[in-house]
Amino acid sequence: MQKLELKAVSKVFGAGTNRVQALNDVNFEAKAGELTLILGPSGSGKSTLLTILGGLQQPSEGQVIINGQRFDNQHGKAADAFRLNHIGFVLQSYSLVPYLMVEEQFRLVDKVKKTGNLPAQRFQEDIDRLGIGNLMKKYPGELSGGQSQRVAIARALYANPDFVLADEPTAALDSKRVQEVGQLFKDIAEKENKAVVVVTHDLRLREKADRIYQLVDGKISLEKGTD
Ligand SMILES: Nc1ncnc2c1ncn2[C@@H]1O[C@H](COP(=O)(O)OP(=O)(O)OP(=O)(O)O)[C@@H](O)[C@H]1O
Repeated sequence: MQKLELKAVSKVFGAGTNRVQALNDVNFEAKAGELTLILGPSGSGKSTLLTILGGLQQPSEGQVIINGQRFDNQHGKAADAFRLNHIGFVLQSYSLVPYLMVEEQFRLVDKVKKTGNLPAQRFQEDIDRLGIGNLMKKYPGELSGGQSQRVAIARALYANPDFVLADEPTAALDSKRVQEVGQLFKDIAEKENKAVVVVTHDLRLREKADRIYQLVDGKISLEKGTD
């Protein structure tokens, strides 16, 4: 079973009077087949948790375990290849390439990750559900925040990752789109047996979640789901 775990993870930035403890002894798990939400106010440590989970930064203490194996102490090509092939990020910055049209953003994925991406017909379903079919010839600078967000989601899903890690993926969306994107994440988790982790302060996603954590001042508690 595909599983992401944090065991006793702490993260400290800075030292002395600049010291910030972003995460404090966090235990967490996200399993295939489930949509997991991490809710919490601004500054509570949500982005820090998500980036540590995906290996984009290291914990100060504790372990990141993916499918039963330590991941936080892996570096270099093996860790990069694992991320590329198994983890899909939707980051707050959207990270779309400014000089590529939307359709070229997906072709770029083909260049970087040559195999295992979604077949065209299956990807078209995501494009339709995200309502971005009419944006293919546009550049990121011509997109609204919500459109950019939906393209970034599509790009992450196109690579067909086992783990989808999304940071505030609905922040720029209206209520109808929030429901649609929430349902898409839920379907991807449940029907395609992926572990989908969404960090958010958008309470509108709650009803879709199988598992909910609350993060407050770097401390986590499980609100819905079982240990
Ligand atoms: N690279 C960094 N250097 C120093 N402090 C940092 C760094 N990254 C995060 N922090 C601090 O850690 C704490 C948690 O930040 P984080 O971005 O994880 O919170 P968040 O819950 O995602 O917030 P938001 O919802 O506003 O994005 C904050 O006090 C933040 O200022």
